[in-house]
Amino acid sequence: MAPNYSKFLTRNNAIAGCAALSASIIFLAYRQQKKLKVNRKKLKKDVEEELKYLISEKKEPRTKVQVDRKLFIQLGQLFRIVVPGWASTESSMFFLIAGSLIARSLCDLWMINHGTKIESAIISMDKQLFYKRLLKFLMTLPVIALVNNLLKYSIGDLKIRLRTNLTRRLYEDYLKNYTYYRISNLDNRISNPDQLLTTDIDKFCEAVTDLYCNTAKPMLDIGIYVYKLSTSMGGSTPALMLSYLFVSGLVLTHLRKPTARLTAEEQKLEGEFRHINSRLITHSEEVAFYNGNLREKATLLASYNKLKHHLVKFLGFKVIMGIVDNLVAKYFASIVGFWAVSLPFISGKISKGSHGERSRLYYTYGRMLLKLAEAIGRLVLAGRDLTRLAGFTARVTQLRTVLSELNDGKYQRTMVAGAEHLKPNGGKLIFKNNLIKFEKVPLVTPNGDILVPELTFEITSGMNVLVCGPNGAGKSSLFRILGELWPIFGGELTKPPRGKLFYIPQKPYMTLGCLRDQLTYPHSGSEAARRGATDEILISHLQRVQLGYLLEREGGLDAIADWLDVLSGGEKQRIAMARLFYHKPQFAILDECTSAVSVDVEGSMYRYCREVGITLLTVSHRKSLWQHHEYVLQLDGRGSFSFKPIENETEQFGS
Ligand SMILES: Nc1ncnc2c1ncn2[C@@H]1O[C@H](COP(=O)(O)OP(=O)(O)OP(=O)(O)O)[C@@H](O)[C@H]1O
Repeated sequence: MAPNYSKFLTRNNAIAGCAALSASIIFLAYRQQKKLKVNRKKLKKDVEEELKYLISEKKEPRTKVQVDRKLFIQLGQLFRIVVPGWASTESSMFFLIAGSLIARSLCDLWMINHGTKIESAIISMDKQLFYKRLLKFLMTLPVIALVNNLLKYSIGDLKIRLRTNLTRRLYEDYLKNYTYYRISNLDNRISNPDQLLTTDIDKFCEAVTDLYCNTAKPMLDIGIYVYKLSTSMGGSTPALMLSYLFVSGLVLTHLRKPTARLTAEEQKLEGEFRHINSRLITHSEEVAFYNGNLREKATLLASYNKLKHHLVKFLGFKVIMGIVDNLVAKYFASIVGFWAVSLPFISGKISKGSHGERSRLYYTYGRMLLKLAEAIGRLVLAGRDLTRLAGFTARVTQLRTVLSELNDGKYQRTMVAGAEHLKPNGGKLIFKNNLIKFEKVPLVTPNGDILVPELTFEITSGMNVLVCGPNGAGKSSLFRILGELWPIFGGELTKPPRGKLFYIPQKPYMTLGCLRDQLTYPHSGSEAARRGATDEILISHLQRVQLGYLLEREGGLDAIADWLDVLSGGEKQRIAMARLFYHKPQFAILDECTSAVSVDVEGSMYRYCREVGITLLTVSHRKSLWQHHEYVLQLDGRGSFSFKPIENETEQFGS
């Protein structure tokens, strides 16, 4: 007999079953969710680990960035750059803005007054008066629009002028004495000078103009109302308001302290993110050949996440500060305003007169006091702009300091252990034509790593020298010292002035411009013409390096192209040789710069250099080049060196 289940199918049991089923579904869903959460957490942790690996997380000492005496000193220094003097156009623009702000206040007042008059004409049903007032309103509107936009124009123009002055001054320092090289190759205080020179300068100038506009008008209002109120009501009521301004200003400035540091940090992270983006653009070909898309995406996102994390933290801080700002600068200021208005009434100072008279007095003084409270609130809020400005001021000042120290030959860098005693620029530099002489000059990297303790040799014009040695022995470092890019840590170096020594790297630089500019770089086409380089001479140099076909292919010396992309590696090297023929220096350093050029072309280039008297210092692993040199400087990579004439048996050294 079949079991009878119907007795279990009661309503209660059905409910209990459904409940149990739902509970198990919820439990399973919860477990799944938890598992997902754990997985997500693990993934996040893995990504964070990866980020640490991709972007070095050096703990930097926290620099103090806040509104204090130091800020005002720094601002004063920057101000002397952006506003050259009282009689300058920049200071006139400051006055023009002040004038426009006053004019705008008057326009606002007129609009309110006239609007009320139009309304009263409507209420009193006076058609004639209504049309008359409306017409007057219409005719005045263009003036108001003009005033509003004059203010906008003067603010915008001032910002551009400030930025121009600051940019010009910083570029003067940045492009003096190879500072642009040293800032990223010797010093390690600033990692993104590009961000500082573009965005930070712009934001600094914007913060200056914002601060000026947001303080000038409230200060003007405060001056007017304090004067009016103290002449009519006595000094105690405005004094109360001013005390509130002072105390609330102090409290808010203290609470806002982190803003300056957070702003500076934000700019730094923006710079880092931008730098990683431009790295990918610069090396896109190499990355594409490696198919490194995923890896580069991880690096980019890592940098972005770091920035995002900071932005979210900063946003939270801004919101909390916004609440405090609203309370202190808006609402509490109005409460203090009401209290100040009430004082002369409640204390009985104004008890004479009818109710109507007291009402009139209240409206006159009360409104003024509330306006004063509003202006005080706005001034207190402008403190926010000041803390933001503190962040940008700190960044721009740091850039100025680093640039000026680098120009003086000082740099800051983590030195290798035991190198702390080494003094950059401890050696002596002497300029003399047709001679390169190292006398006990140590070969030291910028972080104090000693490659050769003492180098001594002498090269005179006409003595071609081959420089050999294993990888990392210091061949390029020797030229960096010779080219004055790296400091001399000791001894005495005699060399021709910088312009008479030419350096050609393995990947020569191509400038923006036409083909002629490539041949005469860093001279411009017109400068080259002034120096007597006719097109015929330049074309003969091109033909000497067997690049005559470029004239046909690209459309002559005036053809403009992105030469870094258009030319092959060997073509770039040959352009660099033609450039050397144009400049005809006393000495030329060729750092593996003919590696992509065929041996026969290379031979004719060397012969031409000898013909025109260019003495060559060559780094090369090619045996074919030995015949063009008389001496060999051999670095062994373990700190020793030898300098001797090339003889047949010298070949056994190889490189
Ligand atoms: N800017 C720098 N800061 C610190 N150390 C550096 C710097 N540039 C190079 N070095 C180090 O100095 C050493 C010598 O480098 P250098 O470029 O002079 O070698 P090289 O002899 O030209 O080698 P290669 O044949 O590989 O080109 C290397 O160990 C290198 O890591």
